Amino acid sequence: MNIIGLGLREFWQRLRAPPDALMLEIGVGGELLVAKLRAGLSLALLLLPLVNIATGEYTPSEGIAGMFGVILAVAASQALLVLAHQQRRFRWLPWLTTSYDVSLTTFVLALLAPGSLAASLNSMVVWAFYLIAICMTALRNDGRLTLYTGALAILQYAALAAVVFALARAPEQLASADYGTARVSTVLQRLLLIGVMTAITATVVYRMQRLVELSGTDGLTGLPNRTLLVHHFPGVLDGARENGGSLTLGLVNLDYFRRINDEAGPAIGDHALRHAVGVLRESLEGGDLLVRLGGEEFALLMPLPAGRAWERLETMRRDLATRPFVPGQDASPLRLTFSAGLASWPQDGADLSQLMRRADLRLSQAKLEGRNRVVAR
Ligand SMILES: Nc1nc2c(ncn2[C@@H]2O[C@H](COP(=O)(O)OP(=O)(O)OP(=O)(O)O)[C@@H](O)[C@H]2O)c(=O)[nH]1
Repeated sequence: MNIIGLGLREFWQRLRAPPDALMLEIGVGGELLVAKLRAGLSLALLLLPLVNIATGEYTPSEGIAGMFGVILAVAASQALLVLAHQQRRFRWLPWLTTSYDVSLTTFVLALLAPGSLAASLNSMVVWAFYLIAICMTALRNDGRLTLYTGALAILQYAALAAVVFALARAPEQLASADYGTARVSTVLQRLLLIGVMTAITATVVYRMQRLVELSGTDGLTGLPNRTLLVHHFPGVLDGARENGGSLTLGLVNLDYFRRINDEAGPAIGDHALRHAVGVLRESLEGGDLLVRLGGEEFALLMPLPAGRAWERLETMRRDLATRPFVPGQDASPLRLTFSAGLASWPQDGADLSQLMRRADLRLSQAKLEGRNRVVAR
C-alpha cells in the first residue's frame, strides 16, 4: 500500500521521526492556537454548572462542586496559554498539554462514576474530548505527539473500563436510563474509534509534513528554498539572542554561469549547478543552512561570527575552484567559481532583509573586484 507514492514503512518512520526546524516553527503557532481554543472552551464550561443549577438538574452543593472543578480547569488552561506564548523556550510543552487534555477527559469520566458507572464509560460528550485531543495534535505537526496522544487515550480509557467493570458488583449497576448499559463490546468499539482517529490524524500530519517539505525544497538541487529560509530565520535569530550566539549570512553567486549555459546547453548547466551544490554541501557543518534562492544564487546561514564564516566560505570557494565539473567522458572539464558577500548579526543588520541587503552589496563588490572571492567587510 502506498501513501502519496511512498511505502507504509517510510510513512511509519517519518511519523516517528522528530520534526525538522520548519515543522517545529509551524508547530509553535499550532500550540498557541490549541492553547487559545482550550482557554476559550474552559471559559465556556463555566456556564455549565450555572445552567444546571438554574434548570434544577444540580443541587446547589453539586453546582458549587462543579463550579470549583471548572474554575480549576480555567486556571490550568490560562497557565498553559501563558506557557504557549513562550513555547520556543519550552519545547516539551505540547507533550505536557496533550497529556493534560487526555488525562482531564479520563478524570471527568471517573468523576461521573460515583453517580453512574454507565455514565463514566458511555458519556458521549465527555468521551469525545479524547477525539478532540487527538485531532488537535494535527496542529502541532509532530507525528510522535499524535501517536503518543492516541496511545495514552487508549490506555487511560481501557484502564478506566477495567476499574468500572471491577467495581460493578451486579449487572444492574452498569445500566442507566440516561446513558444505556456499559458493555465490553461498546468499550472495544470506542477503543477502536480512538485508534481510527489516531490513524487519520497521523495521516494528516504526514501529508502536511510532505507538503511543507515539497513547498520548502528546490526541485533541481534538493536544497531548501527561500520560503524555508524566511520561516526558519526568526527561530535561529531567537536562539542566537537567547544563547548569546553568532549568526552570519553569506550570499553565494556562481560566476559567469551564463557562459556554461550558452556553450554547453541548459541541461549541462543543470548538472553543473548540482555539482557546485554537492561541493558546497561537503563543507557544511551542524547548524549551517544552505538555501537556493533562485538561479545560480544561494544563501548560507551559519551560526558563526564573520571571521570564521569567511574561513568556511573560503574553503568552499577553493574546493569548487579546484574541482571542475566534468560533463561527460570525452568532454573537457568546466571550471566553476563563485563570488560571495557576508553580513553578520547584529553589526550588519537586525533582521533577515537587512542582512540580505548588506550581503548583497558585498557580493556586488566581490563581482566588481574580479569574482572568485569572498567579501566580508
Ligand atoms: N541550467 C540552468 N541555468 C540557470 C538556472 N537558473 C539560472 N540559470 C542561468 O544562470 C545564468 C545567470 O546569468 P547572469 O545572471 O548573467 O550571471 P552570470 O553569467 O553568472 O554572471 P555573473 O553573475 O555576473 O558572474 C543565466 O544564463 C540563467 O539562465 C537553472 O536552474 N539551470
